Amino acid sequence: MAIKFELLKESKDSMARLGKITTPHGEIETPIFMPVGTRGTVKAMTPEEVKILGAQIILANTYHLYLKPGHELISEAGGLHKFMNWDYPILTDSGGFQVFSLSDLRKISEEGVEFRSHIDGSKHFIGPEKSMEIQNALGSDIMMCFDECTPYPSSYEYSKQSMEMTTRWAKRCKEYHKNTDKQGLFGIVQGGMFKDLREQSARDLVEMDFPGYAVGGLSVGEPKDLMCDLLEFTTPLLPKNKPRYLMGVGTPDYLFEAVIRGIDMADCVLPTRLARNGTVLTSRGKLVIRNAKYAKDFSKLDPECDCYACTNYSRAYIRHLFNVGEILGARLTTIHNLYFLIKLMENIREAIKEDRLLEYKEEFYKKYGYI
Ligand SMILES: CNc1nc2c(CC[C@H]3O[C@@H](OC)[C@H](O)[C@@H]3OC)c3nc(N)[nH]c(=O)c3cc2[nH]1
Ligand SMILES: [Zn+2]
Repeated sequence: MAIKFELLKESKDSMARLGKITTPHGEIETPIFMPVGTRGTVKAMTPEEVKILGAQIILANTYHLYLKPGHELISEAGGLHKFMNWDYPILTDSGGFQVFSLSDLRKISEEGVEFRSHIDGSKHFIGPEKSMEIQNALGSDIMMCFDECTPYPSSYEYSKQSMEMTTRWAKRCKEYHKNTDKQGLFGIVQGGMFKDLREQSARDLVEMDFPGYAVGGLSVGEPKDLMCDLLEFTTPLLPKNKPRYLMGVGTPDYLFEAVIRGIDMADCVLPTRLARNGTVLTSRGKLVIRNAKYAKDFSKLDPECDCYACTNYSRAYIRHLFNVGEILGARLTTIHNLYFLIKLMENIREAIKEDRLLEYKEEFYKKYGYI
């Protein structure tokens, strides 16, 4: 069964839209924030907790799962859904980004990338076909084409040849996928920070007719206004009736800016990574729970939140847990941070429905301290 996208509403005062994605493991309302479960787990959470928090789809990572425990083992276990006991949609990245950001001694060629594992230094190769083989073995509902996330900054020449190789790799991924019953392969637009290259990449990928498209090569350290400008230029080049996924974006302000520019899906390790370090996202900005000022603060993490952590525990208690290194501390801040972003996207969907997204953004920014 293929990936289907229904465009339910388009905003009048921005490119924001409401949609619904149908996958073999269920439906996803967009715009959506997708929690990251890189190694087959959303860190510190059980799948039941992730579901109760309102997550509709989670991400996993081809590079990590290929290295450990190996995609063949997961395939023998019945696929990733079964292995990790998550019976809802899963999206897997293609491994390209992690090869470049995690491993060293990489050699890139037309065939693919040779690299050494960041775990034990063993030599490996992943190319378009290998990435498809791994993702098929994992059985994810949405798979990403094998691409090169062009580093930032890169010259025009490097960005051009990198984008053109990503396009050739996309063709090979599409080719490989043809012989499988899976239909959830998304193309990834590259082109660095250059509009003409972004346009070329988008046109070539749309020509290949994917069920969805990601905007890659962003959230790689470029200035926010540059990302917004490139996004504003790129999303209109993508088909209206297909989902658009901005990779690696997840702080509240970026989520608003992405949705307003026509993005339907976003992912980020930030909320869970920040949570484990004791940084809490609240309606009034970030809060570092270890701070001494919370020692006797018996109020909840976020006055406006009704999550399990905010309902049952105080800042003082959670600070105590972090101070003595108790695991429950990271679990409670993770529950809260995930709920905060999932709830934010729910509120954004409501605001689009009621044609008041820009007002909601202003209101949120003022309280959060962005303005
Ligand atoms: C953080 N900024 C950022 N992340 C990015 C990722 C990883 C997301 C993936 O990596 C993990 O999070 C780091 C998540 O697991 C996610 O999985 C889909 C990208 N992946 C690919 N294939 N191509 C890109 O151009 C790309 C750009 C990114 N920019
Ligand atoms: Zn909360």
